[in-house]
Amino acid sequence: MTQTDSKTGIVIAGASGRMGQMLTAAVLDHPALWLAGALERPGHEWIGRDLGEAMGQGALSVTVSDQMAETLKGAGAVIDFTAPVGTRVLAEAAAQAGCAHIIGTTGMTEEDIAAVDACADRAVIVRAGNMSLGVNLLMQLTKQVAAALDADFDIEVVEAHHRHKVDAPSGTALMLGEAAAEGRGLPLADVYTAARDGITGARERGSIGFSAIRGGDIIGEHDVIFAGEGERIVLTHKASDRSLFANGALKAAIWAQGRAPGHYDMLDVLGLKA
Ligand SMILES: NC(=O)C1=CN([C@@H]2O[C@H](COP(=O)(O)OP(=O)(O)OC[C@H]3O[C@@H](n4cnc5c(N)ncnc54)[C@H](OP(=O)(O)O)[C@@H]3O)[C@@H](O)[C@H]2O)C=CC1
Ligand SMILES: O=C(O)C1=N[C@H](C(=O)O)C[C@H](O)C1
Repeated sequence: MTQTDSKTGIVIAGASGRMGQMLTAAVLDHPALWLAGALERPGHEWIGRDLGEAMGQGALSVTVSDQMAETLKGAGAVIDFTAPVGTRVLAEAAAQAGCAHIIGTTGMTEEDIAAVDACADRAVIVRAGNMSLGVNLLMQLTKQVAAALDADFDIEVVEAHHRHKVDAPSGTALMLGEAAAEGRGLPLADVYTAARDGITGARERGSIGFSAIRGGDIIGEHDVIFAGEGERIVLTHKASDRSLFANGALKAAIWAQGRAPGHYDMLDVLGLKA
């Protein structure tokens, strides 16, 4: 499929996924974007099929492919909400194609992130565990509250997601934990406390705890709790529609056009960097 006007071509990776299908719909609706391609991993049953038909809609004249280099050629950005292994491979392909890489994938290890970062000298990479405006604002609020309160206030991050989610804590919970730790002037790794079970002993002063709930169709809910003696502050975000993540990703893809190579996040895109 080709487009001759000034619209930006977008390739969707993981096109059959919950977010992949949401992103496809959002690109098709966007006046400044066109759907340049769709990727799935080798062996996926959608490979070779028309994307629209595979989605159970009318034909879109976009064939789902596993050929990254060919699919990315001429595209402005690839939007990638897949899995860490796929994201690592795609980062190299996007850098080679000169195409921006918008990454929503969570569950990435430090090694995965380093591998992706190694491509940021040649490509614009925007990576965020949550692409919504609300969560990115909540990060700033979390940092501010954590900086204002001392360790008499215990910080706990609680998240809830649908039964299909494979990683915990969520990417968003980790972003919020990072923001809280930054507010306290500490690396998160020094204060991170994973989900508790059994005789854990009393809570360690200054630690940041994480708990995850999985069930049903919960799209994504996050609380940052600051629990003191006699009072408690709770900062909350509830997502009620996945389109807010897709719209954030599209905003990032447009923002990335013409940018210098580097690793950016949604605070850069939304102009929220302090
Ligand atoms: N940053 C944000 O704002 C948000 C991030 N997410 C994150 O996005 C990711 C996807 O979520 P969701 O759409 O719900 O998940 P789905 O499982 O519905 O979709 C994932 C897609 O990626 C594909 N995929 C899986 N592994 C690989 C691989 N190794 N290489 C290439 N493609 C692969 C899957 O294909 P197959 O069917 O073959 O497995 C599927 O098409 C998760 O990490 C999630 O946490 C989700 C929402 C918002
Ligand atoms: O897997 C999901 O669904 C979501 N994942 C992201 C995360 O890990 O925080 C963002 C959102 O909460 C939905």
